[in-house]
Order: sequence, then structure tokens, then C-alpha cells
Amino acid sequence: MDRSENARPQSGLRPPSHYPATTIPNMGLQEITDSQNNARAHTMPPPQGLKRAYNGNLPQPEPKRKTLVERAAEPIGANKSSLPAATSALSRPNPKGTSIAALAASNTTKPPSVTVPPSRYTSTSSGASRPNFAQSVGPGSRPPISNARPVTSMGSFGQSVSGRPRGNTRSRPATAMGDHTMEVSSGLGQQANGWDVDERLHEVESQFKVMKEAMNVSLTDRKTLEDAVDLAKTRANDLERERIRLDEKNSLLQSELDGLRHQVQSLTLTLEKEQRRNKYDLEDKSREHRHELDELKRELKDEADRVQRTHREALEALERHYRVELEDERAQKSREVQELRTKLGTEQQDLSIALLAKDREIQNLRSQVEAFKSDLDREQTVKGTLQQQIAEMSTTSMTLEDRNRALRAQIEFLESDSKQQSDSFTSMESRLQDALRLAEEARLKLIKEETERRMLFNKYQELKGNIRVMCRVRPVLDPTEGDEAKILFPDLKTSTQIDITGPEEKSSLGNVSRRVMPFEFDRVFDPSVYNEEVFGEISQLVQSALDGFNVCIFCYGQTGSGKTFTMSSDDGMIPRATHMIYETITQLKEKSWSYTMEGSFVEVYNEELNDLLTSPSEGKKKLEIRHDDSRKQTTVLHCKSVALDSADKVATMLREAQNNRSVAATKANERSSRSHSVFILKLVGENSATGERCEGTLNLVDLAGSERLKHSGAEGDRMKETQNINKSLACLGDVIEALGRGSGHVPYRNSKLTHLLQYSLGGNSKTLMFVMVSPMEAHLKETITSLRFATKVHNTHIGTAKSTKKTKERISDS
Ligand SMILES: Nc1ncnc2c1ncn2[C@@H]1O[C@H](COP(=O)(O)OP(=O)(O)OP(=O)(O)O)[C@@H](O)[C@H]1O
Repeated sequence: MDRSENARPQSGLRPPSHYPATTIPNMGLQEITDSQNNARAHTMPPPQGLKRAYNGNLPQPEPKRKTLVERAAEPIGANKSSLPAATSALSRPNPKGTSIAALAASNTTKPPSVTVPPSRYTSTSSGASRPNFAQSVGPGSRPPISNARPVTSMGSFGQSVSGRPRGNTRSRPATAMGDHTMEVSSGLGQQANGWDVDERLHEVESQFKVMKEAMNVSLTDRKTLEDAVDLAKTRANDLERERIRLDEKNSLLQSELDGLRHQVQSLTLTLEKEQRRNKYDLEDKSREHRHELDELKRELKDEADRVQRTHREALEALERHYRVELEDERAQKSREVQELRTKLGTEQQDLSIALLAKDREIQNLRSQVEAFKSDLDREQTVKGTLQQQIAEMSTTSMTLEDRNRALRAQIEFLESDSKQQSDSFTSMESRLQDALRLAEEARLKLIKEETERRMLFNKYQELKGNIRVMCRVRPVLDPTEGDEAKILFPDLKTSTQIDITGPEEKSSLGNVSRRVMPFEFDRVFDPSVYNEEVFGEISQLVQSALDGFNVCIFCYGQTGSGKTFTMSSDDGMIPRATHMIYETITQLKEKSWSYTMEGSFVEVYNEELNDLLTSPSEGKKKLEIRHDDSRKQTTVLHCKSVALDSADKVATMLREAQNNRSVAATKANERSSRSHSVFILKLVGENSATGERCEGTLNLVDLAGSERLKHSGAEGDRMKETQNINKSLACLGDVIEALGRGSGHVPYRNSKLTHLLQYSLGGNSKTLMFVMVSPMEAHLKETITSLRFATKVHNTHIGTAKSTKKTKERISDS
């Protein structure tokens, strides 16, 4: 065991390095002694003297079984001086904290005694070796056991003694004496003879002496040992006390340790508390920091919001500012635009006024041009007359020249006689006056001739008949329409006849035949004729209206036969009539005639009058018919009348009437073909030169479909419509018939239509009926019916006599 192990404290707790120096390691006494024993057991051989003394006879001492007493006794002899030092070392506080074991070890490792060299025994007495022996007994004084040393030194002794081989060799117990013996023998000299008894005896004696001395030494040793035992006992007691003191100290230390543990615990607790506190502090700090961070974030966010808000506000302010500016600018611009518009409007107005003025000017200029033209014509006539006169005058002039020459001769003869010249001027002036008078007379004659023309024209119209009937056959619109009826137009020259091949008829004999029915009218238009040509025929009647007559133009026929196409299509009779009227009015201005023209459009549906120029949204007022017998004029109360001061207005009026009719058509199916429409054009003309005044009316009537009720197979409202249509058409026939008969009573009031057209059907009025014919076989019966009705009308003569022709039906060849 080394010193460091001895110095280890008993308990597991190692005191800290800064432990107080007074503290002694907690080591038990037994342990100390054990350690010493062990140390000795390893390091110390038994005392040399004893070894020699008991070599071979004494029991070999058990080195590890030495008691404390023996061990205590060992250093006493040799360490009498060291014991007090040791005890004092134990008793006094060790400033460096050296342990007892360490002290013991130091005693062991540094023996104060010196081992007696063996050479001393060879030459010295026994008394001289004692202190050395005592010294060798002390602790640590013994030389360490050498492994090289033979356990049985006697063997070697024997060898060394004999120096030669021995035959009868006795073994001797190995003793420590061997060495001495050998040394002694060697000291006696090498020449001694082993077989010398004396010598051997001497040797034994000397050995005996030595042994005796050894005995004495042993006794002394014993005494010394006993003293040592006592001393050891004392020392043990001291040690026991020391142990108790150490125990006390130990317990003290334990309590101190407990205190320290407690302190450590409390420190640990404090530390834990501190840690906890620190943790809390840290958490608080962290919370604070987080809070601060949140605050900062919030502030930052607020700041950012504020900045954003500021920016937004700034932006909004800017936007507002710019918007206001923009609005201002826009308002200014719009004001400018408004001003410009106003200016433009004013300019436009001015322009339109100027335009109107220009128009008027142009019109005036035109009329002037026309007047100039007529003047020119007149002047040309006058010029012709004048040229004639000039020719006459040139003849006269030649005569005059002859006369002039003669006169010159006379003048020359008479020398400046001017009387004749002035006479000549006077005659020329009178001639001019005559020419002007003639021109005025010619103008008056022209006006008179216009009046005469009107009269003659009217007479001509009357001769043609006040009721005229024309027939028009529409073309086949589509090949899929069906079979075409056999219609012929035999009189190509005059175009007044139409031959209809009737349906198949069976005679009593069973012969099937078709009758050809010829119809003759004032004019027959085949399908190839255009509206333009048709209008050419009726233009004279329009002229009559301008001349102050009431004119009525009907379109009669079954549905789909072409009534509306003839009357109201874009190039129909109504637009053409109005255009013609405009043109004529303009022409008549040169004859000092000025006209006003008013138009209205009414519809007779189910024996009720409707204003087609008033839309249903404007509210419907009941129309009433008023007659002015003195003027022979009819007025429709509450009916819209449009001043037609331009030809375009007629087209607008027709469109408006068509629209209003379409709206009405949604309530009653196909209204247009189920009602009579009447376009009324009132014309009032005045002649500024003659003071004449004329008032005429042109009625353009598109009659409802003339199909028979039983044919149409109508029911309900449709039947009522058809009944009303048939009734009004029958009334028209009755009126015409009554007029033709010259009957005193004409049943105008039997239907709304005849009542409305009262002054346009009888008396001085002119009536033209178009009978419209479908070319289809399927419509043959209706065609024949219509043509028969038309013939009846055609045979009626109102006012003046009219030659009539008789036509005969014949049987068709086919
Ligand atoms: N002479 C014609 N040339 C070409 N097409 C015609 C002619 N006459 C009539 N039509 C066409 O025949 C069709 C029927 O004509 P329209 O509508 O004038 O008949 P309507 O007798 O007025 O019929 P409704 O009594 O039903 O009004 C129309 O499509 C029209 O354009």
C-alpha cells in the first residue's frame, strides 16, 4: 500500500482542496496499524540476531502475523527518539494535513538506524554488536528481504566449509548463521582442514559463544521488547484516545459535513430558487422583451399604418385634388362643349334659317326663273312678234331710209328742220306702249286660258266619266302559289278588256265546259304593268283635285290581290300623287296660284273610325264626321291633320300610319286586310292674280279584303269583321248605284266609309275604282265576283252621260 492510499479518507466524501489545515483525515487506528503491519511484512525481515539465534531451532516468525505489540516494540529500541516525535506529531495539529499512515510510512521508508554489516561479527566482541543489533530491530532498520538470498544458507555454508566433496554429507538446517560461519571460516583462513577435530571443536565453541551472546542479546531484546510492549500499550492507549478524539472530530466533521450538506442543500435550494428566480426573471425579461417587441411591432405597424394612412390620405387628397381639377376641367370643357354646342346649335339654327331662307330664295329664284322662263317664252313670243314687227319695220325702215334719204335731201334742202324727227320718236313710243298693252293682254289671256283649261279639263274628265273603273292583275309571286287562272287581255291597243275563263261547268247534257267572261273597264292593267304606268292614268284625277274637285280613288279586291301594293307601297299611288301635286303646285305658282296641302290618315274598322296618325299612347279620341254642304267638304273631328309642306313629310306620315296600324294589328289579327284605310289630302289653292280660290280633296282608299263570308269560313271576331267589311262594301255599291240612278236619296250614312266619302262620291266629284285581281286559279271565284261588282260600278254614270259598251260572254274553246 502506498502513501497516497493511506492518505485516502475513510468515507467516500473527499474534502475540498481548500479544506482547513486542521482537519485530519478520517482514518481508523486499526487501519493505521494494519497498514504498518503490511508495510513491515513486505519490507522488514526478522531481527538478524534472532535469526541467527534460532536458525534451524526456532520457529520461523510469521511476518504477517505480527501483533501490534510486536510492531510497537520493534521501533522502540531503535526509535526511542522518534517515538516522542511521532506521538507529538499525532498530538499536535499537522499544519499540512499529513496523515498518520503517511507518518508511519515515512518512518518505514527512512529508518534512522544503520544495518550492522556482517563483517563486524568476524572481529568484534558480542558486546560491541548490541547497539547495532538494537538498531537493526527498530522499524525500518532491517534491510529488506532479498530474494537473492538463499533460504538455506547452511547449504552454502557446508559447501564453503568443506571446499571439497564430501562423501557423507549431513544436511544442516538452514540458519542465518550460515553466512557468519562462512565469513568466520573465511576469516580463519583458507588453509584449515575440515577434518581437523580441534579446529572444529574450536569452531563449535566459538559458535556456542556466539550463540550464548545471542541468547544474551535475545534476553536483552526480550526485555527491550517488553518495554516496547508497555510502550506500545501506552501508545495504543494514546492511539485509542487519538481514535476517540478522531471519532469526535469525525463526528464533528460529520456534523460539519452535514452542515455543509445542509449548506449545500440550502445553497442548492437557493441556487434552484435563484435559477427559478432567474428563470422567472428571464421569462419576465423575455415577456418584457416580447411585450416590448410586440409594442415595437405594434408601434411599427401603427407607424406603417399611419404612414400608409398618411400616404393614402395624401393620395386621396391628391386624387380629390386632381378629381376636382378634372371635374373643373371637365365642367369647363363641358361648358365649352355646351357653349360650342349652343354656338353650333345657334349656328346650325342660323344655318338652317339661312338654308331655309336660301331654300326659299331658291324657290323664289326657281319661281322667278320659271316666271322668267314664262316671261322669256312670252318675250320670245313678243320677240317673234317684235321680230315680225322688226321685219316689218325693217321694210318700213328701208322705206324710211329711202324717205330718210329723201328727207336728208330735204334737210339738206331745208337745213336742220327737226320737227319731223320728234314726230318719229313720238310714233315709236306709241308703238312701244301698244306692245306692252299686247303683252298684258297676252298674260290675262293666259290666266283666262288656265281657267278655261280647268273647265275644259273637267269637262273632259266628266266626259270620261265621273266614276271610272280600272282593273289591275297582279303577277304570280311564286311558282308554288298554285295554278294560274286563265286570264286574257284581248284588247292590246286600248287595254280596256279582260277575259276570265271561269270554272268548269256541267251542262244538263253532261258536257263540261268553261265560260270565258269578258270584262271591260276604263283601263285594264296586265301583270307586267308597273305602278308608274298605273299612276299615269290617275294623274289626271290628281290634277282634278288640284283644280278644286273632290276625288276618290279606291282599291277594291280580295285579300292578297295587290291593293296595298298599288296604293301605299314606296312607289304606290299615294307617294306618286303627292309628288305630282308638289310639282304641279310649283308650276302653278307662275300662274299666280299658291296652294296649301294637309294630310290625314284614318281607318274604318268594324264600322269605327280610327286616326292612324295618333299613336295609341297619345290617347284615343272618338272621331266624328262633319260635312260642310256649302263647300262640299268633309272634316273629321279630333283627327290629326299634318301640313304637308314637303314631299318627304308624306313618307313620314305613311310610316307613322303603318306603325300605328301594326300596333293595332297585335290585338286583331291581320288588321290591315280587315279594315279600310283612307288617306285624305286636302288641297286649297288661291290665285293672287284673279282672286280665284279652289278647295279639293283627294281620297286614296285601300279597301278591306272583299272575300265572301261563307268562303272565308270565319268565326267570332273574324266573322264580325267580315260582316262589317261586306256591309260597308255593299253600302258602297248601293251608294254608287243610287248615284247612278240619279236617286234623290243616296244612302251615304249606311256605312262609315260612304258617310266619310260622301262629297267624294257624288255630285261633281271624281271617283276611280281599281279592281285588283289575283292571277291564281284558286282565287277565280273571288276574282269573278270582284269583276262583276266593278262592272256594276263601271256602268254607273254620275253627273254626265257616258257611252257604254255591251260585252257578251262566250264559251271557252278549251
Ligand atoms: N303588281 C304587283 N307586282 C308585284 N307584286 C305585287 C303586285 N301586286 C301585289 N303584289 C304583291 O302581292 C302581295 C299581296 O299584295 P297586297 O298586300 O298589296 O295585297 P292586298 O290586296 O293589299 O292584301 P290585303 O287585303 O291582305 O291587305 C304583296 O306581297 C305584294 O307585294
